[in-house]
Amino acid sequence: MGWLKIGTRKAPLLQTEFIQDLKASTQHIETLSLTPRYPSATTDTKDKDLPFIPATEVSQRISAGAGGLRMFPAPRIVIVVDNIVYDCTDFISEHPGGEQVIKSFAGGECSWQFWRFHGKQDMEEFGKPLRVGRTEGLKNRFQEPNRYVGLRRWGNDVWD
Ligand code: HEM
Repeated sequence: MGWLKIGTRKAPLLQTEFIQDLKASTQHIETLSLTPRYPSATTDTKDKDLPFIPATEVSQRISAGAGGLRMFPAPRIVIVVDNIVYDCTDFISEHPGGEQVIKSFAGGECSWQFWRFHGKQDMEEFGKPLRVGRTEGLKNRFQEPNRYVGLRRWGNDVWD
């Protein structure tokens, strides 16, 4: 039997060598799962130059890890406002409106809800650094109620 070469098999590795081997591979996995697939763009990047992220990927919360390895999922808390994708994962703990409200829109379109509570200045100052891409085709799960209260416009009239 040619495949069975008695005496050619190497001696088993010492146990310490196995342990070192395991450590190295664990570190590797952690690095992969912590790396966001779409990193934040610099604030001088124009919206049109942001990478395009398909709507399906946004709604799955960009669940693939670095390099698209789906066995290392790293879901991000992303929301979409006016077709721009914001990664709020590291921001939610500082969000003045609380974590829960952003989490409830994770992977979804929430433009009108966003503009009900924020002005352009909030977006420029706090939203812009969170941009990771642009997308198209995501629909808001909720219909926007009437924006007028009596004769007064409600919301962003400061800058409109
Ligand atoms: C890009 C993501 C977001 C950023 C950068 C952001 C930023 C901010 C900032 C800066 C404030 C303080 C505003 C102020 O004090 O004048 C705020 C408050 C608030 N935000 Fe957001 N926000 C984001 C997403 C959202 C979303 C998706 C909602 C859901 C509707 C939301 C709801 C609120 C609420 C309810 C408040 C409190 C408003 C108040 O106390 O008057 N935010 N946010």
